[in-house]
Amino acid sequence: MVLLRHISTALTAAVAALGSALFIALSFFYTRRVRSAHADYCPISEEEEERGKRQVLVLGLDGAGKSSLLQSLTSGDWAARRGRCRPTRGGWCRPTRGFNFISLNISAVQLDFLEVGGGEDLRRYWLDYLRKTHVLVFVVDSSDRPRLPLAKAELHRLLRAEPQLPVVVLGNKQDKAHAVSGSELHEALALHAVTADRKLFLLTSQLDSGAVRKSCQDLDTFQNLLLQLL
Ligand SMILES: Nc1nc2c(ncn2[C@@H]2O[C@H](COP(=O)(O)OP(=O)(O)OP(=O)(O)O)[C@@H](O)[C@H]2O)c(=O)[nH]1
Ligand SMILES: [Mg+2]
Repeated sequence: MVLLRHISTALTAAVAALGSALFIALSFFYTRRVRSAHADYCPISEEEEERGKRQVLVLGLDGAGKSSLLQSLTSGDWAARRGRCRPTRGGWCRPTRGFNFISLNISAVQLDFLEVGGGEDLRRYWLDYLRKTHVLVFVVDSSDRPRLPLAKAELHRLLRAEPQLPVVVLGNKQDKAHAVSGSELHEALALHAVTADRKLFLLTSQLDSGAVRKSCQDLDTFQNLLLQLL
């Protein structure tokens, strides 16, 4: 049993490392690194900014609905109305063992959505992705009351790391019994403690794959907000 657990931990770490390595390789391919005398590099190149490329980082605890959000953005009427999209990985409804990436072209802006899995072993890598990001979307399972304190701790860890980064908190699974309301979520996540100079918004949603149509309005609001923040 102990041996099996060790093997499982090693495999999980290997998959996480592989996911990170793949993302770094992908980033290297798509961005031009600008090295300074101190071998530091500019994470978002001016060239990218000018081309209207913006990165939206999607984080949140495992099972919160991050993949469902990406899937909703690339599904059905909403995507058809809003623009061309190209998912690069399958397996939306399984826990994400590395990352998922989609790209939407909307009004001359390329929105690159990157989800990094929310499992405990993957959260330690979250901070590595913040520097390349224009907006952070933090998805919370509003019905997972026992883990709201953990969601709060993880969110505030990210906020401390990037004091200026605009943030959209998405209180998902509003359709579920016992889901907390937007105002309860505001309290539970201590959003009142966030300083006024940060752009921070709280939206609620239900992104269950069976409810894509119902969530169109949520997604419209979400997308319009992102475009304003970028
Ligand atoms: N009832 C309900 N279920 C949802 C909703 N959004 C997502 N789900 C379900 O919640 C489960 C987890 O959703 P995912 O999108 O895979 O969660 P995730 O945040 O990507 O999780 P990780 O990849 O493990 O970090 C799936 O079975 C979804 O169908 C929602 O709004 N309502
Ligand atoms: Mg996922």
